[in-house]
Amino acid sequence: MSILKLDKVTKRFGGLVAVDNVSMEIQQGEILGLIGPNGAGKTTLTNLISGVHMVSEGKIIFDGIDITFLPAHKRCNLGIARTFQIARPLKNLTVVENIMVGGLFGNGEKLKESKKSALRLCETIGLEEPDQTLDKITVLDIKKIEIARAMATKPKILFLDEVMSGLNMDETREMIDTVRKIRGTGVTICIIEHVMSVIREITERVIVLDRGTILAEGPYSEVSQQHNVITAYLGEDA
Ligand SMILES: Nc1ncnc2c1ncn2[C@@H]1O[C@H](COP(=O)(O)OP(=O)(O)OP(=O)(O)O)[C@@H](O)[C@H]1O
Repeated sequence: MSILKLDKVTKRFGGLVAVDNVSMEIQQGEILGLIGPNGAGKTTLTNLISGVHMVSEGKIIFDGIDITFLPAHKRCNLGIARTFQIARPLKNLTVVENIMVGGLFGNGEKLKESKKSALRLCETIGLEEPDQTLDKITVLDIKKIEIARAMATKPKILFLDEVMSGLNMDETREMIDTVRKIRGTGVTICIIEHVMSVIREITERVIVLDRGTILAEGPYSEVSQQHNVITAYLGEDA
């Protein structure tokens, strides 16, 4: 069953077509990889789905509801959450307070309730010092906070935009486990990632974007062998 459906979605920025007539579906409960070379339109697509940008053309259906013209906060209320490529944690707040922001503003929770669920998320996501301030925090923990804040809005679908970048091998392993744990709670996941070993390991299916259009779709093991995909990544001489 599909939880999200894009029907002929196009986004233009002036003369530039960042997303060009894209139709795709995300299935309930899957981990989908959204991959493609720099500038392919992956983040723009996420922005269109989460309501950061409005489509120029086309339709977006989430959980049976037409969300094409809904503002971002309403999409969040319906169960769409995302992380941002550049995490911007609130430096003056503690770990748990940063996460509470998601519950308070994204899910309409009261203070006590939001603290309780934020602490629970710290446990699930592996943030061991919830009362820590952010001055000595690691890159991994900043990324985990970003994910936990998105999770605090109680999403049905979570978009992860390059959460593995800047992590070493051990941290990447830990992050893969975290993503699996989140999926284990019933959340559908769409992961944008340049680290192909992660995509190979974690996804059931990938969609390859190139210059705003879908180039290929299927299991990573198959798609990564396709000539047009290799060419898109490596150029005509590949
Ligand atoms: N707000 C904007 N205004 C104008 N052009 C934009 C805007 N956002 C994205 N673009 C352009 O749209 C195209 C797609 O960009 P996008 O960031 O979606 O690609 P991407 O696949 O996420 O790339 P990367 O992997 O480098 O993050 C690029 O040419 C980019 O310059």
